[in-house]
Amino acid sequence: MGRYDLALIGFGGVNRALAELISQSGERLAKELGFALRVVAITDLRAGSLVDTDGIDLAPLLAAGPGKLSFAGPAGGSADPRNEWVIREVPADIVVEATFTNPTDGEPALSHVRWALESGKHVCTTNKGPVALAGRALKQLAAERGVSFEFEGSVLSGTPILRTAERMFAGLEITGVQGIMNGTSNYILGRLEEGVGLPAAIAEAQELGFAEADPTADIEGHDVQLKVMILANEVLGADLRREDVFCEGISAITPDEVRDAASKGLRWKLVGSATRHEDGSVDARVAPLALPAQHPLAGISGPVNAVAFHTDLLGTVTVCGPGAGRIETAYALLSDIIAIHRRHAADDTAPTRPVLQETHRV
Ligand SMILES: NC(=O)C1=CN([C@@H]2O[C@H](COP(=O)(O)OP(=O)(O)OC[C@H]3O[C@@H](n4cnc5c(N)ncnc54)[C@H](O)[C@@H]3O)[C@@H](O)[C@H]2O)C=CC1
Ligand SMILES: N[C@@H](CC=O)C(=O)O
Repeated sequence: MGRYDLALIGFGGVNRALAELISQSGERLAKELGFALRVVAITDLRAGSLVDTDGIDLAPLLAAGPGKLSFAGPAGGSADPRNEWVIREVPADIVVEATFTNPTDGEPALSHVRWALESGKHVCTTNKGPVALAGRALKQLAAERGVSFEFEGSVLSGTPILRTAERMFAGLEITGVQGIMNGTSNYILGRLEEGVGLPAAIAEAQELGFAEADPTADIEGHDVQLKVMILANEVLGADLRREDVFCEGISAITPDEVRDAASKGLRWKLVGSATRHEDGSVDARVAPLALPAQHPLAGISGPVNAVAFHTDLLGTVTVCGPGAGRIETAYALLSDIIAIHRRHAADDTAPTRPVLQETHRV
């Protein structure tokens, strides 16, 4: 049985949930998937870095509360997040990037991904910044280095929307996408309908692990803007920049408007869409819409998201599922690792190593 050694960059909700999955279900997964997973490095802005090429014992780290973790003490640990050194030098097979999404320039996650690919390591990420703002260049770099760059969790969390479109829609012409792509704003709109105030609804979404570190990106639509760019670029063959995508969030909608609309059978939703025209150009936008109850997106509630694909042969096909959540998004990373395994397992140059191979502390 082979094994993949992982370097986790960022140790917040999502990467901790992945570590929990490996720690609690690693043996079952290994039996089912045919490969083992081991974490050999973790870096985090607040906790510092920790490296053990024999495999980090995850249980004690997970027992410490998220805000209480420090890697300054243990052997192989340091108070600084030595991201570049860890990514380039620690002998990991896969770098798992789950730091904050930066909608402006994608940094520092963009550099994290680049360093990993340049070092010949596979990357999987839930971070929307690098994918939306530099996805094409990063895929090119990955191809040049013979490694994979996977990012299923960047749109609709663990719901496999990108792979569904790539693998199941072959032969269809997709002319547009429209959807609810932000769990936090959808959750908040539902709570406003129920009479909860905006600050309290935001705090709930943060507590539940749906919101961005800075929830402005959720409320003002920037998160959906990045997701629309990713979908348009991946599915419609576009090459959109952020300024190409009109963006308005939900901050101007008052609780009274939400409740008033509900009393008339309308539901406010933050909708992202992209349409391809006959000349090949793609228009994309993000804006709140008051949808009538019979609209397919009107019934999508809470952190659930949905994307409708408009196709030539099937008409509209809608994919619906969790759009946010720590565990759900960790599953997206697992699905990326499985995709890496399936793509490279038959390849002799693939870095998956026999479980018993000796490794050395760096
Ligand atoms: N939580 C969710 O439901 C989903 C999250 N995502 C994306 O996944 C990523 C991670 O999300 P969460 O874990 O929920 O966020 P989080 O805010 O809980 O965790 C991010 C972690 O990254 C660390 N970090 C930030 N900058 C860093 C740096 N320069 N070097 C090292 N560590 C750094 C922070 O200290 C924090 O522990 C984000 O980009 C988010 O947009 C994507 C889909 C769903
Ligand atoms: N904050 C985002 C997380 C997933 O991308 C959301 O709420 O959808």
